[in-house]
Amino acid sequence: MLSVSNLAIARGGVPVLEGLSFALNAGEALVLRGPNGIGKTTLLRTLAGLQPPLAGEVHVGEDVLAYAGHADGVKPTLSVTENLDFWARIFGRSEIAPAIAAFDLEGLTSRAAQNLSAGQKRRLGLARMMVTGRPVWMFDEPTVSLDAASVALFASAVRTHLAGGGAAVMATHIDLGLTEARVLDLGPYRAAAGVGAAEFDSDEAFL
Ligand SMILES: Nc1ncnc2c1ncn2[C@@H]1O[C@H](COP(=O)(O)OP(=O)(O)OP(=O)(O)O)[C@@H](O)[C@H]1O
Repeated sequence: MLSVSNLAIARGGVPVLEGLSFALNAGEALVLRGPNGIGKTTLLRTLAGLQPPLAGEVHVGEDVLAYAGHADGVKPTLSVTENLDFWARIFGRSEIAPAIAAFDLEGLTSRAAQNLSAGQKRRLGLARMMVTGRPVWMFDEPTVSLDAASVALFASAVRTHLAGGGAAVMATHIDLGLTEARVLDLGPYRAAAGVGAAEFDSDEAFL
């Protein structure tokens, strides 16, 4: 579903990771690990096509990925239902009920996103992935603001997605309880300092 070969990536013109190769098949989850600043977000942005690699290749089909970055990507004045409707329609779909149920949003459907708590808003942001219909979900620190019960909801949604033939890539510092996930420690791929490429700083707030 997704593979990278001998990938090198830079942020702000500075190489951060190099020599990365991995493949992700249907039903698999990959957890990206590494200390702050090592390049997890940069790797996800590169996989999502928001910035080009310095070297190497990303192989992924069209309309395969859905990316949830640091921002929740919700429209503050729209309700929970309206936000999910909006995202479903962006991806040419209409079904939102399973996402509402999976992220325990039933009691909040008519509330404006701006009036949700931080954790509720994060649950809505994560629920967006379910309405995309895309097979590969990518998350950057998905559990920020989530309590233990909500982390479990998230892990369960990912597990169901994997069981249905989907795949997931996640940058996270916490243990999600997804024992089936492979862990990719980015430490050994830290780039030697060098002359980098130009900066491509796309706006990731949208996703
Ligand atoms: N816009 C930018 N311009 C220059 N350098 C940047 C920019 N954004 C990030 N960096 C640097 O690129 C490196 C990789 O950052 P990145 O956000 O990918 O790391 P990360 O592993 O996701 O970190 P964290 O765990 O803190 O989220 C860091 O050293 C960071 O300071």
